[in-house]
Amino acid sequence: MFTVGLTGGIGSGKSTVADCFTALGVPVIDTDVIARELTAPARGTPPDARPAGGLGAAPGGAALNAIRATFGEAVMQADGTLDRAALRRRIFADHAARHQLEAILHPRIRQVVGQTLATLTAPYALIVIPLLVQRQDHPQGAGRGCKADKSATTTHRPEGERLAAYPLRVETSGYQDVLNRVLVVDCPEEAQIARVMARNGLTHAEIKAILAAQAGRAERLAVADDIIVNTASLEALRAEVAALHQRYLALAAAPSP
Ligand SMILES: CC(C)(COP(=O)(O)OP(=O)(O)OC[C@H]1O[C@@H](n2cnc3c(N)ncnc32)[C@H](O)[C@@H]1O)[C@@H](O)C(=O)NCCC(=O)NCCS
Ligand SMILES: Nc1ncnc2c1ncn2[C@@H]1O[C@H](COP(=O)(O)OP(=O)(O)OP(=O)(O)O)[C@@H](O)[C@H]1O
Repeated sequence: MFTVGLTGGIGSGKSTVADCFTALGVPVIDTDVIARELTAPARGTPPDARPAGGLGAAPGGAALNAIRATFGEAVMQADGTLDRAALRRRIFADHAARHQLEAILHPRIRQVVGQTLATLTAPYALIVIPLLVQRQDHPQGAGRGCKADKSATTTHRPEGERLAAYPLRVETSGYQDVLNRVLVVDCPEEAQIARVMARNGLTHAEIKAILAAQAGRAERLAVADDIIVNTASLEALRAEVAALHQRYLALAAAPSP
C-alpha cells in the first residue's frame, strides 16, 4: 500500500493535519496513539480508563511490565497505571532513560503499524510518526549511514526516490522501508511553544527540554518530500491538505517506478 509518513516537532500541528486527512476519508495510523495504548491500563479495566482508540489498536498495557521493570515504582501510580508526568520528567531530564523507553516502545509500535497496514484497503494511508527523524547523536542513528555533516541540513531527497534508496543523512527510525513519501509539518519554534503552553500547560522550560530531545527543523526538512508550513489559519491548512490528498491519490494510482 502507498504510505505517507507525517512528522513534525512538538506542537507543530501533526494531529491537526492528521485530522484533516481523516476528514477526507484517509486511514490514519498514529504512532503516539499506539504508544498510549501500549502504556494504558491492561485489558479488563473499565473502558473509560482506556485511551480513545484509533487505527492500530495495540494490546492494552503490553509495554507496562517492561516499563515498570526498567524505571521502577517511581513512574507508576498507586492504582498500577503509568504516571505519565513522572515518566515524562524522567526521560526529558536523562537521555539514557529516554533511549531505554524508546527501545521498549518502538519495536512494539512498528509491529502494530505493520499489522495495521496489512488490514487496510484504501488507496493510501497516512502514518503519523513524531520521531521519524532523530537527532544525529541518537543511538538509532549509529551505523546506518548517517553523516553528521552540515549538508544534512540542506540535502533534499530527489523527487520520487524511495526513502530506503537514498543514502540517509538523518536517522529515520526504521520506517524507511515502509514509507513512500514524507510529509513534514513545520512552524517556527516560538509558535510551537506558544501552542503547547496554551494546550496543556507545560512550562516553557519543559517544552524547551522536549524540543532539545527532538530533531531540529532543518533535520526533518532534509528528508521531506512535502512540507506544510503551519503558520496560517485552519482553513488554509485544510486547503493545503486537500491539495496534497489529490496528489497522493494520483501518486498511489500511478504504477510504481
Ligand atoms: C513519556 C510519556 C509517557 C509522557 O506522556 P505525556 O502524556 O505526559 O506526554 P505526550 O505523550 O503528550 O508527549 C509530550 C511531547 O513529547 C514528545 N515526546 C514523547 N516522547 C518523546 C521522545 N522519546 N523523544 C522526543 N519527544 C518525545 C511527544 O511527541 C509530545 O510532543 C510519553 O510521551 C511516551 O510514552 N513517550 C514515548 C512515546 C514514543 O516514543 N512514541 C513514538 C512516536 S514515533
Ligand atoms: N494553524 C493553526 N492555527 C491555530 N492553532 C493551531 C494551528 N495548528 C495547530 N493549532 C493548535 O496548536 C496545538 C498543537 O497542535 P497539534 O496538537 O495538532 O500539534 P502536534 O504536532 O500533534 O503536537 P504534539 O507533538 O504535542 O503531539 C493544538 O492546540 C492545535 O489546535
